[in-house]
Amino acid sequence: MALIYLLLLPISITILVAITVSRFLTTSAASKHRSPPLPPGPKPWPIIGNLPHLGKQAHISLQHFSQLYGPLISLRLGSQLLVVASSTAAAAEILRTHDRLLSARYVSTGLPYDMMELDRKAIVWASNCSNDQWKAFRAMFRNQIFSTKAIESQAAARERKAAEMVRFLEGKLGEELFMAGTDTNTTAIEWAMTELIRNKGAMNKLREELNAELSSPLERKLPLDECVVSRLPYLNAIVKETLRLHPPGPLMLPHRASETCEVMNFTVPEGAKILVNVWAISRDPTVWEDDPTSFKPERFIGSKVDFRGHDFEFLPFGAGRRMCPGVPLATRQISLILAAIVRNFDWCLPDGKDPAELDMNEKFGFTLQKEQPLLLVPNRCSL
Ligand code: HEM
Repeated sequence: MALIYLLLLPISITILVAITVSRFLTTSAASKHRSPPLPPGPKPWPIIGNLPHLGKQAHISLQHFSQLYGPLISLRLGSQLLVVASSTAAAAEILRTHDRLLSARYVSTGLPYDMMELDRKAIVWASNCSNDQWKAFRAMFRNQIFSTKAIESQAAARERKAAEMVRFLEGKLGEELFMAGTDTNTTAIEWAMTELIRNKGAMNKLREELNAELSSPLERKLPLDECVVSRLPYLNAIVKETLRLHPPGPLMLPHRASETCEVMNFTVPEGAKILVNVWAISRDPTVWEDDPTSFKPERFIGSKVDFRGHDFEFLPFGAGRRMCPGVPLATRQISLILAAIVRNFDWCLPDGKDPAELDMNEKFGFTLQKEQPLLLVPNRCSL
């Protein structure tokens, strides 16, 4: 009997050791392959998910949730998973580090278009950005439509249009005019004028700059020179500050994860819809330390921060491969129109209304418009 024990003991010890080692190997392999959790976020309701949490001002609700749960959060919109980045670091992870996997476009199935057609014909909604069609579109924008040469060759046409607008406004002196629009450029101009009316100091400084550079008696008779306008430092700072406080696309356009990937130690699963809360990032007090919610164009004077997609604290046009290709056109148009309307007219609110009482509420939609459209009266310029 004792002999049998002696014989079996080493065998049972070997089996025990083998079981322990194999368990250890299995658990460590499992923990190695266990994916990190989804980003945190508010608890979803059954079926509808977090839809009721978003409210009418989704950019503000999402900012609020990022303050509670962190810079990368996730929510459920019905069955769709939504991941939102709300800090400079989270935006850089999405738009730079994981740009290749997170730059497909999320296209809502509710759009009243044939998806296949949309994919082939509209670059904005091209669901995939690794195919030749999308690359060809981008190359056409870069090398032809928005190349420096093309943009400069169309300058005269834009200058003529700006001069036509000034003549039109001269016929409307003293009348109340709506300064509203729904596209990205007009939205930016409406917010810039709103801020300039409220900030007399900035308006005067801009007028001084325009007078110094462009208002000799001869120049006043000529259309504005777009090239000169696009180099005016204070005007440039005003355009940047407007796009910082009032980015026309507050959540950019929705991206989609074409593959599962790990971002900031969280899993972003394939198919997730991804937003970057540009609005929240450009008001983040840890980045914009000097009174982030106030209109202060001076913060951009002497600063290298730009909207070309390298500074992740300031992303009105996005960054990475899906970044807006229209930047050169948009910035020239906005600067030219602002320069034309400020150089040629004194603007005031109707009925002697106090600019401090201007309604600054936003209306969240495809672009972030003023809830109450801006009403202004053009007067003959006193300078
Ligand atoms: C103030 C004016 C504008 C702003 C703030 C703006 C902003 C943006 C933003 C945030 C995106 C999405 C980027 C992304 O998905 O990562 C975008 C995409 C785009 N923008 Fe703009 N944009 C402006 C003007 C323009 C203009 C004037 C044009 C052309 C005439 C234009 C053409 C496009 C196109 C084609 C895309 C889609 C690019 C793609 O999906 O590959 N944008 N824009």
